[in-house]
Amino acid sequence: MIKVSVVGAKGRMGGNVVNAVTDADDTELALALDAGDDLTRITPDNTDVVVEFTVPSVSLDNVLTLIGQGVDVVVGTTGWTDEKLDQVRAALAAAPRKDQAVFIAPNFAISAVLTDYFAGIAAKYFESAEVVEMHHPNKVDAPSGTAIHTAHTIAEARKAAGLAPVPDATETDGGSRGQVVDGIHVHAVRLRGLNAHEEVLLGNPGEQLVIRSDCFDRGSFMPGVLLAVRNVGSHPGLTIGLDNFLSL
Ligand SMILES: NC(=O)C1=CN([C@@H]2O[C@H](COP(=O)(O)OP(=O)(O)OC[C@H]3O[C@@H](n4cnc5c(N)ncnc54)[C@H](O)[C@@H]3O)[C@@H](O)[C@H]2O)C=CC1
Ligand SMILES: O=C(O)C1=N[C@H](C(=O)O)C[C@H](O)C1
Repeated sequence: MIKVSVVGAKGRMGGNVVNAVTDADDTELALALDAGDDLTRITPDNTDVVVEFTVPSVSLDNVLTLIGQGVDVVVGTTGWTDEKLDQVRAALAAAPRKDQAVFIAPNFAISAVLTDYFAGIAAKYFESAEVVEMHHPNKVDAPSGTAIHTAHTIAEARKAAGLAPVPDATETDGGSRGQVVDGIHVHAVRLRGLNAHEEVLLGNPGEQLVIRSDCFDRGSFMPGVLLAVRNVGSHPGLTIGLDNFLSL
């Protein structure tokens, strides 16, 4: 059995992870912690893998503490920058165990992972590309971590193919053209009734390709979380993206 502790256990995602870990045949719940709890209660004696779903402002500190505790960590929280990732790599280099692992996924849902993957394949064939993400109004960050990741995926594919910047003759913009991430416009919608959705729009003269993921329920993330829990230990160091554990 894999002993799993959950940090952010009282949250929307953390609560689902507690149930998924309890229900799966090969995992068991160790500790379920949330804001105000002492993370140093988590040790290799009681925990093999920690799943961290909290808020972007605290996630780095939590991950650094957990690395120091000598356990592997699966992270779903958003807000990761290159600078923060470098801090994780440095902490892993000085970790108590040589083969310690941290896995971060912008999105654990297969539909979202494939949307990102297909966007990377399609991007070089299209002159225009934009990303629209749509979420529940309780989400604290915008644009979504997934949309930022997808924008980078598209941008890298365009650069590799030697494409020019996306065409855009906008002269006045009060913010309606979205946030530009790596040259790609990203738009964020917050709407009651939605959960987590992303559309990649790719355009050429006379045609459009739309790639869309709809996660109607947080259960959609749980198979990916469990896949990461099962695989993190065999990938020492920092790994980013569920595609690393899928045969794409
Ligand atoms: N990678 C993925 O597939 C997904 C990622 N997310 C991301 O996961 C994060 C959490 O999302 P939700 O569960 O919807 O948020 P939420 O607000 O429902 O839950 C966050 C939880 O973290 C707790 N928390 C805050 N500070 C803490 C601390 N210092 N230590 C421990 N716990 C602390 C809060 O009390 C709360 O229970 C967000 O960044 C969200 O974007 C959400 C869905 C899927
Ligand atoms: O906050 C959410 O709900 C989600 N957050 C992640 C993100 O920001 O990409 C993943 C998913 O979109 C749900």
